[in-house]
Amino acid sequence: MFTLLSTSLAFSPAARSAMAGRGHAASAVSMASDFLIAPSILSADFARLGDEVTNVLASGADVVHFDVMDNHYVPNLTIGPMVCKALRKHGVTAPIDVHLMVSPVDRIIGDFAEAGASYITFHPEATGHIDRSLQLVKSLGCKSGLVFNPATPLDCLEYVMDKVDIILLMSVNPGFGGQAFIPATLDKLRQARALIDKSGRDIRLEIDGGVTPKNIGEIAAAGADMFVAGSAIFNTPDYKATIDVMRAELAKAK
Ligand SMILES: O=C(CO)[C@H](O)[C@H](O)COP(=O)(O)O
Repeated sequence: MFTLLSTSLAFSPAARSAMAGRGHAASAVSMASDFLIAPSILSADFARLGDEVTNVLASGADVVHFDVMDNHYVPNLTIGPMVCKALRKHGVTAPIDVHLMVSPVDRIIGDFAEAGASYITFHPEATGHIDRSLQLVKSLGCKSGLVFNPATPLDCLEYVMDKVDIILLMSVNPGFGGQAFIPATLDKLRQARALIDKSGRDIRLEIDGGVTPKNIGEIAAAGADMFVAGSAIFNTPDYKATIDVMRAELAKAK
């Protein structure tokens, strides 16, 4: 039988040691049904990243959204496992939600698990073997998920619903912060919410791209329960004030 362990031999030492039981991140993730606000550090000041993350968490954020871009799957280049590890070393204990915009995905998953990722999500078209990659994430003790671009159908979910802990819908084309929310995503959220309800599983429905205090209520009403916001938070002078407004809008949408 072609086991996950045998495939692991192709991975880095960090991946293999994580596979041997050192993955630690999932314990930090609560799958409660409350709304989660996940600032995307793509829009943070990278020169002061540790302080930016500490500040936004102290301002009421729940999760750190960590955008990984490879200048191959998307036309931009950002940060990798070393930065994730540095945030943990800086004292960040909140869940870190690693969104892989890289291809291929398997060889970097172990390094992120080792670095302290809590969630690891990837795009189905970025891996040759969706089911295997999901299993790999889970075997390392992290919550696993799939990310769907605005024009990517949700079809493959049918076959892996039992292996996803989170579904992330992109409401912009991935690669850059500060883009406008694509309205067709609202219908897609409703579609994803119906699939989750049908599955009976505790699966997060995350939205990413163009989320603002103005549209967050409508997005929640369409079914999202985890909200990535980069520019809407980091481009404001008072993170707490912005997050408070978002929470107030979410409370109205309940
Ligand atoms: O994944 C992303 C881009 O690929 C970002 O997380 C997303 O765009 C968030 O930024 P903003 O809230 O400014 O739209």
